[in-house]
Amino acid sequence: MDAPEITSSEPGSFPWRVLHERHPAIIKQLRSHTDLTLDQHTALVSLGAEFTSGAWDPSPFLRAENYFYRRILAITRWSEHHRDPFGFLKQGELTDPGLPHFLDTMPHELPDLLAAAVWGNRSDLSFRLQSGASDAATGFVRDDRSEVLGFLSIGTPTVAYFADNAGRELIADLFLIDSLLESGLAGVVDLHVKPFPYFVSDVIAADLTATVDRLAAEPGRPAELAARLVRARHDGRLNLRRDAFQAAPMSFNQMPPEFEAQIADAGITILKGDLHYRRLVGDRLYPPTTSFAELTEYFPTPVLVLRTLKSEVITGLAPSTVAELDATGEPWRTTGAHALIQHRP
Ligand SMILES: O=P(O)(O)OC[C@H]1O[C@](O)(CO)[C@@H](O)[C@@H]1O
Repeated sequence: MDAPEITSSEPGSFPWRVLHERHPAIIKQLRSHTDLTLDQHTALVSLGAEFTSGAWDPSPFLRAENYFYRRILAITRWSEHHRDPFGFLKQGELTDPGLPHFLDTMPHELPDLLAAAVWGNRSDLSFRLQSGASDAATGFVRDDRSEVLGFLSIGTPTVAYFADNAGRELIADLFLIDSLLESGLAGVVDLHVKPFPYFVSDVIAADLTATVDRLAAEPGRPAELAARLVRARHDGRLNLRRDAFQAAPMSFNQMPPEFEAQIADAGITILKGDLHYRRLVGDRLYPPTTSFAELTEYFPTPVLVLRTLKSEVITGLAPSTVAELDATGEPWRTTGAHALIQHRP
C-alpha cells in the first residue's frame, strides 16, 4: 500500500519533536551521567546540533532515529568496551525501591499476563523524555485477546518473542514467557533481543542476565521464576537470539533470508512495542482502518502485537473506534496511553 513514509519535515509534528526535543534530551542525560572524554562530549554536542539543525527532518523517521543511536554507540566506543551508554538508566530500573511491589502485582492468568506485557511497554525510557508522554493507561484501541488465546490453546512448538525494553517491561515479558513454557502452550521460546544498545532501553543480552539475577534475589515467586528461566535456558527451551537485523532501519518485509530462517519455524511471532510495529507494517501514515492482515501477509509466521501507541502508525482499527478516538481531540496515537493487542493468524 502506498501510504506516505513518515518523516520529520513538519515542524511541531510528533516525529519532528522526537528529533528536535527528545534527541537533545537524551544527549543531555548521557552527558551528565556517563564518564566521557572531552572529545566525546564535543562529539555528542555536535550530534545534537545535527538533529536540531533540521538536517535529518526530510529523511525517513526510522532511518534518522536509527542513525542517532548508531552514532551514540560510535562516540561512546561500544565496539571497544561493550559498555552500555544507557546502562545507568537500565540499572536504575532494577534498583528501583518500587520494584518489589511491582513484582507483587504481577498477575497469574494468561489473559492478564498478556495485558501486563502490553502495559509494560509504556515504561520505555526514551519515550519518558518527551513532553506529551502520558502516565495514564486509557485502554485498548483493539484487543484480539480472546482470538489469540484460542490460537495459543492449540499449543505451539516454537514461539519467537521479539523483546522490547529492559526493566519492568522485560520482567512482565519473562512472566508471560514462563507461563507459556510452564503451561506447555509453547514448547520452546526463542527470545530475540537487540545486538547492541538501541533506542535507550531496548533489551540486550546483558539485560536479560541482570534481570534474571535481580529476580533471583527477590524471595518467593520472583526467585522461583528466575530458577525456572535458568533451567529453561539450560534445557534449550528458552533461547537467546541477537541478529543484527533486529537493529536495522528497515521494515521486516526487507528481512534477509538468514533472519527469516531464524523465525520461519515459529508457530507465532510475538512482537513487543512500538518500534517493532513500525517495522512490521511499515513506517507509513496509513489510514487507521487499513487491513492489518493484508499488510502483514508477507511475514513468515502468524503474528501477535503487544504494543502501546507511541508513534503515528496504526492499522486495523474499526471505523467507529477511529471516530471515537478522533472525537476526543487528543493525540491518541502518540501519548502511550492507548494499547493494542493485534493478531494475524
Ligand atoms: O520502545 P518502543 O515501544 O519500541 O518505543 C520506542 C518508540 O519511541 C520512539 O522513539 C518515539 O515514539 C519511536 O521511534 C519508537 O517507536
